[in-house]
Amino acid sequence: MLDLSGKNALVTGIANNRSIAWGIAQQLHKAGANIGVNYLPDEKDRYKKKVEELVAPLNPSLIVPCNVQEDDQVQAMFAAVQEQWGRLDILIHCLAFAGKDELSGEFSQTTRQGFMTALEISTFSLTQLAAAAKPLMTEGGSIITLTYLGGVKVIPNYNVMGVAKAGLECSVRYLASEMGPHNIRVNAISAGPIRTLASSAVGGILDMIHHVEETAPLRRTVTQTEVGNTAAFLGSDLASGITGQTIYVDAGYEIMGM
Ligand SMILES: NC(=O)c1ccc[n+]([C@@H]2O[C@H](COP(=O)([O-])OP(=O)(O)OC[C@H]3O[C@@H](n4cnc5c(N)ncnc54)[C@H](O)[C@@H]3O)[C@@H](O)[C@H]2O)c1
Repeated sequence: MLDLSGKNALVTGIANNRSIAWGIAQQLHKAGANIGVNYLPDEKDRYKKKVEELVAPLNPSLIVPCNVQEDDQVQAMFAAVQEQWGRLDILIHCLAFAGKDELSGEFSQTTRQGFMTALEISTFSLTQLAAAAKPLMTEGGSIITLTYLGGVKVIPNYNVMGVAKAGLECSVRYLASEMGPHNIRVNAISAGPIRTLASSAVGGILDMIHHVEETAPLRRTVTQTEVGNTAAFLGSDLASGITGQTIYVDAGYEIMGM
């Protein structure tokens, strides 16, 4: 049986009730995990209140601000984990960013700054968070990130985010190799397209979703809950033999040639 009771899970990347991270947090909670979350701080703290209200039913024992572009905030988040929990079992990396200008038009027009920002937030942050999590995963652990098919195949307008996801999937393999001897597993879930704040920035996202609904073997796209169920499985001992993998949760779309 899938049982996460007694496990401490830090879920990053909840912005609102459409966030994939929200679907994941709910399923981890349902399986019995103790939940902590972050929110992205800004001057007006727009996300703080929204995230606090949203996650309240999960009784989170940790709600911390963390912008991954700020090293001190990352350190403070994991210091809070150490202080309050002593040990971390599951880390969910569910965040990404690229400027809207970079997510439509010609890939060759990607700017240096746009490229660096996308790769810093969407790719490097996994390594950054994994490094901070490693010493806290004293009884082994599971690190899970979110990727998309655009990192493997060309998807219109996904552009620099495709490069970021390719780097992310490769990072999963290197991190899995390094951390395996500590019984820390690192995997990616490649989710089908879902309407969220981040995906709405990708030009033509609705066409992409309709195409998947017409083409995927299951003739639909997936829900945040389905992604959350896979994350709960990967976070559990049922997945104890799986590491370094990219698991597709996409209604089967990835297998189709036409
Ligand atoms: N929605 C999809 O179709 C889809 C498909 C496959 C993979 N994904 C991936 O799922 C993950 C979650 O995205 P989502 O679609 O749920 O959208 P979302 O907008 O709900 O989540 C993105 C999160 O990234 C956070 N974030 C952005 N910049 C940050 C920073 N500097 N520091 C800390 N957090 C930051 C935002 O606050 C937000 O919570 C992303 O990695 C995305 O690429 C999404």
